[in-house]
Amino acid sequence: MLTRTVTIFVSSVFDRYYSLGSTSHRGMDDDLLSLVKNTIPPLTSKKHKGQDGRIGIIGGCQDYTGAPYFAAISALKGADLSHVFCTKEAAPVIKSYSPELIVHPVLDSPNAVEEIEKWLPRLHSLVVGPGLGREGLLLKTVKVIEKSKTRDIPIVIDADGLWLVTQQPSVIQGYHKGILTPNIMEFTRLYQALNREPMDSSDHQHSLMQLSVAMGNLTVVLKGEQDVITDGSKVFTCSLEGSGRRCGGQGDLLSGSMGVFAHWGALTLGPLVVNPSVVAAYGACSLTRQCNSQAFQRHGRSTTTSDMIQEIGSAFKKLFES
Ligand SMILES: NC(=O)C1=CN([C@@H]2O[C@H](COP(=O)(O)OP(=O)(O)OC[C@H]3O[C@@H](n4cnc5c(N)ncnc54)[C@H](O)[C@@H]3O)[C@@H](O)[C@H]2O)[C@@H](O)CC1
Ligand SMILES: Nc1ncnc2c1ncn2[C@@H]1O[C@H](COP(=O)(O)OP(=O)(O)OP(=O)(O)O)[C@@H](O)[C@H]1O
Ligand SMILES: [Mg+2]
Repeated sequence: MLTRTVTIFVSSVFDRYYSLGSTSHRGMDDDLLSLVKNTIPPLTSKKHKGQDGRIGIIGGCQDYTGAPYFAAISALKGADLSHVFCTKEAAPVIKSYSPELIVHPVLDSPNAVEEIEKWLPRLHSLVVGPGLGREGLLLKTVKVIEKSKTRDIPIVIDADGLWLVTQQPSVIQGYHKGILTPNIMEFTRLYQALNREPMDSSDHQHSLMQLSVAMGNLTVVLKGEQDVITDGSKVFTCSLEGSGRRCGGQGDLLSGSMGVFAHWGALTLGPLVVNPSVVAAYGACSLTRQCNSQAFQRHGRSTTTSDMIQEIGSAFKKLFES
């Protein structure tokens, strides 16, 4: 019943948007926020652990242990379980950050793909790339992504996962539940890998549409002063007030929370009416920017991603539960 209600609601929202060409930004923001709200599963005593989401993060190496932690704990603040698949060296470090995370030290083991594949039936979505690093593990990650696509689960690819996509676009090209979340550097590298002519840096929206279409209408989020979101058919922007603070790790909070919204959206939104990945992207961008704004009000220039993660609860409440 819920799916049917949401579908009717969604089609009316998007009919209005598409019929008007591009409604006012404010109107579209409100509509998209309403769509996000409609994907959030109610908390009831009738559910069991895991039912509201089991998210897998692929990443974590000697150099980077913070990024997978930021992504995994951000996911856990919405879902029920958060798994990190990282290298043996990174595992004790990430485990030491939080007992809430389930950390698998398998990424650099000889049978890494089989080790991760065992868990795929129990995961609702994947976030590939935070702290993955750019050596050695990438080939295994390709195989994990291939196996995950056969399970038809949402796959968010960020950070060094995007480095992998730049090398081998076919790994995710055309996968309708794939979402790429590049910053401007990663976007420029991706664009150049997919397009022969140089990117027109004066028109990012057009270049973003081109990239999405070249990637088989994948949902792509170009993070920046405004987050620009497209699946190649329409462009949406999230310009919720953040702050001028650009500490490292904010993109990891975004990708982790996106893994949860992508699972929730895939459950409730029919693909024919609106792309659940676009709605999920809008939800995660809004949440990240709201966390940044709230943390900056408290901590100013000293704001860190850890401060932002502490704001997830109240930011979520303000955006989606009020
Ligand atoms: N604490 C941690 O463990 C963190 C690890 N991280 C990981 O570090 C790895 C590399 O990520 P990076 O974002 O550094 O790599 P990128 O290749 O995206 O960026 C390289 C450098 O480009 C510069 N840059 C970024 N955005 C820019 C912009 N808009 N304009 C101009 N220059 C810009 C920054 O100095 C950045 O270090 C990833 O695996 C990522 O997940 C980062 O997420 C940050 C936090
Ligand atoms: N100039 C800006 N003004 C406001 N918000 C911004 C700006 N640039 C990025 N953001 C926001 O910061 C968040 C992270 O974007 P960023 O470009 O830092 O990602 P990233 O480089 O992948 O981060 P990470 O350090 O985790 O890798 C996004 O929510 C984005 O909306
Ligand atoms: Mg990043």
